[in-house]
Amino acid sequence: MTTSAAPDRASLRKELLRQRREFIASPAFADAEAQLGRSLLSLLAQLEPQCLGLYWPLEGEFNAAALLQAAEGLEDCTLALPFARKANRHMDFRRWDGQPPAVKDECGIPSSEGAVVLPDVLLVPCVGFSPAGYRLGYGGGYYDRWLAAHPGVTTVGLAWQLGAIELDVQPHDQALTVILTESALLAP
Ligand SMILES: Nc1nc2c(c(=O)[nH]1)N(C=O)[C@@H](CNc1ccc(C(=O)N[C@@H](CCC(=O)O)C(=O)O)cc1)CN2
Ligand SMILES: Nc1ncnc2c1ncn2[C@@H]1O[C@H](COP(=O)(O)OP(=O)(O)OP(=O)(O)O)[C@@H](O)[C@H]1O
Repeated sequence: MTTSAAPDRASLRKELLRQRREFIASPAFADAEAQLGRSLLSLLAQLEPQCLGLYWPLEGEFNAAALLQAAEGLEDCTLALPFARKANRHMDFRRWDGQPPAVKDECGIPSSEGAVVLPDVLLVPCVGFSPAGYRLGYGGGYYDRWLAAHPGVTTVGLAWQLGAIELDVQPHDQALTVILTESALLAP
């Protein structure tokens, strides 16, 4: 038998999504959610974003939208949601007024009808992450493309600790500035 190579990204993603579904149904989840929420608010108080890009959560992702709709101290901060287009896997960010989204993007994810804006801080949902600050997402490459086109934006990966993995870095992968989980702050 040959020594096993690192599992490919599709298998890793599938396994981590399975573990995430289990985790969100477990008794430990409510505490993890509250803990990650506190850490995120405290980090944002330091970063003082002018325009914060977030995301409408898919199953098992941290619900930053609910947290930030209700947060104090962000009155002067513009919020923005991604709008993804399948052609060229293009994504931009649209100003969001915090109201329930009335539109969906081409991936079927709730978004906003607001004007396109450029976030200075971006919350990035992670299926997995590596200690070096690299991310495994849903596999569309949307965030990698956006980050390659917008260097200099501060990126905060949001993940559950179960997503900690080793990742073989690929040329298109963009390292995140910080990764937050329910029990760790990673700033590689
Ligand atoms: N909440 C949230 N919004 C986000 C992302 C995310 O990870 N989380 N994205 C992060 O990139 C972008 C959307 N990325 C996506 C990437 C792949 C699929 C996907 O594979 N969907 C179907 C297959 C569809 C197809 O192949 O045409 C699937 O899940 O089976 C969906 C969204 C932008 N918005
Ligand atoms: N800057 C880029 N330009 C062109 N193609 C890219 C770029 N970044 C990523 N890709 C391509 O997108 C595909 C998906 O990449 P990857 O598996 O890293 O996605 P992901 O980060 O998990 O996805 P997502 O950001 O949508 O959650 C790969 O085939 C990759 O080659």
